Amino acid sequence: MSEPRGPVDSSKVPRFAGPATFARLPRLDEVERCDVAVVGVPFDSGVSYRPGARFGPSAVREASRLLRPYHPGLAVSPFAALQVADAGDIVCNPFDIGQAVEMIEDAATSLMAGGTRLVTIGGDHTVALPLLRSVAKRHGPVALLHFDAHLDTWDTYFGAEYTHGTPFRRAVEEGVLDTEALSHVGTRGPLYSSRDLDEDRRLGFGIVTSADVMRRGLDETIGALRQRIGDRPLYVSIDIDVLDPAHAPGTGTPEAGGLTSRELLEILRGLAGANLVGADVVEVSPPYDHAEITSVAAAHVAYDLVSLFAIKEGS
Ligand SMILES: N=C(N)NCCCC(=O)O
Ligand SMILES: [Zn+2]
Ligand SMILES: [Zn+2]
Repeated sequence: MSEPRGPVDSSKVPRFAGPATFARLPRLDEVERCDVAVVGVPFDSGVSYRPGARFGPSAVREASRLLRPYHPGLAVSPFAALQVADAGDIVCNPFDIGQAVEMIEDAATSLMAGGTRLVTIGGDHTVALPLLRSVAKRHGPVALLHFDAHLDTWDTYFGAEYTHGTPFRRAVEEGVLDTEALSHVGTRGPLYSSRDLDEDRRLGFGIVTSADVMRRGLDETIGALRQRIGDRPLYVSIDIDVLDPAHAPGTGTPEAGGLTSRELLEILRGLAGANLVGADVVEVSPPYDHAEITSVAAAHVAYDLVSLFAIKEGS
């Protein structure tokens, strides 16, 4: 098999030159095979508060220009271990949420047809539902690690079923999740009522709050999460608002008291060797960002997700 085609060499071509692909990787149409595709979903018609996540994919690509090819924390060169490419953006209808959800599912399913894994950059959290559907078509119901300030298991908003606050309720109803292995991490902030928690528990979720992470520490947190996941096929969905607004101001529904980017990255590194089958990073809203704080964090999170695939499949 041919050697993977890696990113543009930033010691030869300045990293600020040329159009942005994720981590300066080749585009999908420039490679013969693709193990992991980074794909954008510029969709934010499902938000309940601040918009702008439709600009997330391009901002994360811009913020990813400084990523380098070796990951010392995981001791892996992800772009040498696997062929990673930028698959561009999935085209989806900004005026019809139901149709957008179908378009995302179809596009993700065809990208994954040859065994390519996806790391998706959103877009608001609505996009997780069609992505989970396409992953479940291939792997059956998957374990879920959901990093978020919010539960996102609400039933409807204004009667709408597909919104950024409801994807995981729909996913459980549709049977695309393995209800023995569902965890929210980083949960915090006011709820509508205590019933939100009762209903979430009834759906099968366990909750590790933001305060739990701080009180228990990272090793205990990682150990408990890994025990729940076991060797099941795992999908990781990361709403960037899991980070404290100090670490991710550029998002639609910020909540005080969140994780630091260091904590999030360390928890992700603790997943090395898990049976990862798909992942997303969502809710980056560049119009509310400052100095690329949020998109830099999201770029590093996406890089860690690609690196987890490299550890699992690249050796
Ligand atoms: N950011 C996401 N995904 N969901 C937040 C929904 C919270 C709300 O509007 O009540
Ligand atoms: Zn959220
Ligand atoms: Zn969310």
